[in-house]
Amino acid sequence: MAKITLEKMKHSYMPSPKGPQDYALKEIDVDWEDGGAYALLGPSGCGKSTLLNIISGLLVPSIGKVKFDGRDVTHLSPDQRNIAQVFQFPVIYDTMTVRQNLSFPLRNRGVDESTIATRVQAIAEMLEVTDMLDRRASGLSPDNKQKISMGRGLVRDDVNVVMFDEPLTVIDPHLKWKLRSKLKELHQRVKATMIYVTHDQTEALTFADQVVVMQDGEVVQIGTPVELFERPAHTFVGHFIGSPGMNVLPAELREGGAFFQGQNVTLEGAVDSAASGRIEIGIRPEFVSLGDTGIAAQVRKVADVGRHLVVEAMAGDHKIAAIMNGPAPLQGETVHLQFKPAQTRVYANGWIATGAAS
Ligand SMILES: Nc1ncnc2c1ncn2[C@@H]1O[C@H](COP(=O)(O)OP(=O)(O)OP(=O)(O)O)[C@@H](O)[C@H]1O
Repeated sequence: MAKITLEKMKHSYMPSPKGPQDYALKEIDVDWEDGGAYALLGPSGCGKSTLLNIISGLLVPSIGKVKFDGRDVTHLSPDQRNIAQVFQFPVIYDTMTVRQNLSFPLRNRGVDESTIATRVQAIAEMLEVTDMLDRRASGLSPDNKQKISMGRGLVRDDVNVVMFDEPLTVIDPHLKWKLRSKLKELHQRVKATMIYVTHDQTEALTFADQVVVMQDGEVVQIGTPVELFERPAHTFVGHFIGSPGMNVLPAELREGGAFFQGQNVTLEGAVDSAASGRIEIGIRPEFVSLGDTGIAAQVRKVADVGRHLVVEAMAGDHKIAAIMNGPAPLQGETVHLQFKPAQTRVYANGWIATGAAS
């Protein structure tokens, strides 16, 4: 396994790119530590596949370097990089048995038969497919075919990285959660460097120790699931992660404080003196509560989602979501919203601009 470094990397699909808008990947600098479980998360078109193809060697970046353990591999082919990939759709040989499919990547590298037998058995046990080993792959369900595809990606222990590209796309919704946690468990057992590409926050947050969030060709934050939830570095991360996402409200900076609709809002800490441009307050619905005083808002919707209520209220033209338990306010009722100060932050042009509470 290896540490993977993307150094000052940019990529454009255009022959002569002019400005940043012509780049599918704007300056990217990321270290993927040896043995880490990473998710690459972002909406469609943000550049995830481009990044993955650059790591795997299918694409050479316009600018910058890819390094495996410090060695420049930017111009090496996928074969020379020694990586494993699991794609959206199963890649297996229908005419072979499951055992032959799982053995294939090892046999191809000239591994001896007794090691093959041991590895295949171990992977089959981890994936709970031992009962299928001697069945022909053509007869398997799509879910099981994808499991075998994952097994083929994980069976070698000498690869630099295993990359998963939206691997649960074909999996039945009720089996998804099972495979998601299976993959996490597999990472803990095989300890390979893994990169899991997805646009689904639940998949990313379940699998990864570190989530790399991308937007519009840029990495906006790298952090643990808790860090991304608790302290989004950018309003995009706040929006994209969470259900519903973070409330982002227009604000004004005055007298060292932040004001929303003329009311002073207590923040987690001091606002950066350099903060300027578009000023917003970010507060997750989990940290908005009802009180006797606070921001007046009219309740528009109350949804009971089982574990809690999601209340949607309008403060003037601005929608504010609150997650709460307890008696539900009535639709149309005027309530007062309170923000938990330690979780209330200011963002300037999208980027966090308050110091963390000490
Ligand atoms: N072969 C290509 N030629 C030209 N432009 C491309 C090519 N592949 C991707 N792009 C563009 O590069 C940008 C990033 O696309 P990319 O496929 O990397 O995003 P993504 O996050 O993987 O999206 P998706 O989840 O939809 O695959 C998009 O604007 C896309 O239109």
